[in-house]
Amino acid sequence: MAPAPIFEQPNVAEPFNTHRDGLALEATSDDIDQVNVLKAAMRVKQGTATQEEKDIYEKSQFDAEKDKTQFRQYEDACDRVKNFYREQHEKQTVAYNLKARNNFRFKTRAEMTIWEAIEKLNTLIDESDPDTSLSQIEHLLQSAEAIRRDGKPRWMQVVGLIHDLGKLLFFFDAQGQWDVVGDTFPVGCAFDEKIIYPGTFKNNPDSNDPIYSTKYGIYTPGCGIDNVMLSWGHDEYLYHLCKDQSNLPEEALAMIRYHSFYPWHKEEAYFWMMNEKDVKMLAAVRAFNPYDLYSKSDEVPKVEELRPYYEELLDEAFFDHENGIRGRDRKLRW
Ligand SMILES: O[C@H]1[C@H](O)[C@@H](O)[C@H](O)[C@@H](O)[C@H]1O
Ligand SMILES: [Fe+2]
Ligand SMILES: [Fe+2]
Repeated sequence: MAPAPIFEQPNVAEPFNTHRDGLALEATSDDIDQVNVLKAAMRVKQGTATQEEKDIYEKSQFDAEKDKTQFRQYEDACDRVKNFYREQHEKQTVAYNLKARNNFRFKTRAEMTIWEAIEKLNTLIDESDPDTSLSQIEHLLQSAEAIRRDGKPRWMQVVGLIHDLGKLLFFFDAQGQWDVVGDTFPVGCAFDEKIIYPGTFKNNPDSNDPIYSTKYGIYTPGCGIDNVMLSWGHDEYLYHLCKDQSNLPEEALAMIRYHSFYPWHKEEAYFWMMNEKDVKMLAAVRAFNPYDLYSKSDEVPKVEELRPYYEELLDEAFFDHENGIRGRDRKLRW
């Protein structure tokens, strides 16, 4: 029997490809290997691994491809980046996060289509990013184009196109860039040494809190990353918007929500939080990451030439079933 479609197919010429690559509905053997490695890593770090899982994990460490070192060189980064993280690491507290989430829920800041959002975002220069000299629109299109070039599914191309649109927060009610951009990390438990510039957390009031400063803090091991409060910013904001207003599948939502959570998806910190679902979501987030990072050096995309292609993808991803409005025309609530 054919697998069920990921989401209802809107009435457009070519439906979204339901094959999820690396995350297949009908998983390939590579997908299964990848998930097994991540599952083994989780169990090793949680101290519950069998001997077989320990062996799988060790082998994977040995096989791991060398990092592409020209990106994310924070030690050599300019003062702009260092100052950004010092401020962010001092100000992202549990109290602030509760307030930001509350504020988000009860407000619509603007009504805009995706393309209007892309154009509006373009004036932002991201203070946390040591790598890109491109504008935001160019970065979004570059990521999407790299995903498309590799023949990945249409919904993943959409993720490439929109994944940083949450940075629009900066133009609404952000307090600066520190609550919009940069890598994310959990609040409510101890800050891990694997976060970049870990020394800068010492002036965060939560570092002296008797509960928040403990390893597990307000969480329990295996609670699942969906139940953890990550520092507030563009990932979390856009995730909620897409969860409520798009037809994107679960893996797409995870890519959006966790793409900046490098301490987890790259450094393998906080594995104690993971549950079974997170193993699959981690595979998805890792499948997306190279397109976010390593496409930053590709050639500059021609925006107006590419627009018609992506508008068709948006028609599906944001098709408004209730009112029969094409995704490209839909005024989303931001
Ligand atoms: O500086 C970058 C940038 O802000 C990205 O949009 C974010 O996803 C990364 O995690 C961060 O390191
Ligand atoms: Fe981002
Ligand atoms: Fe990005």
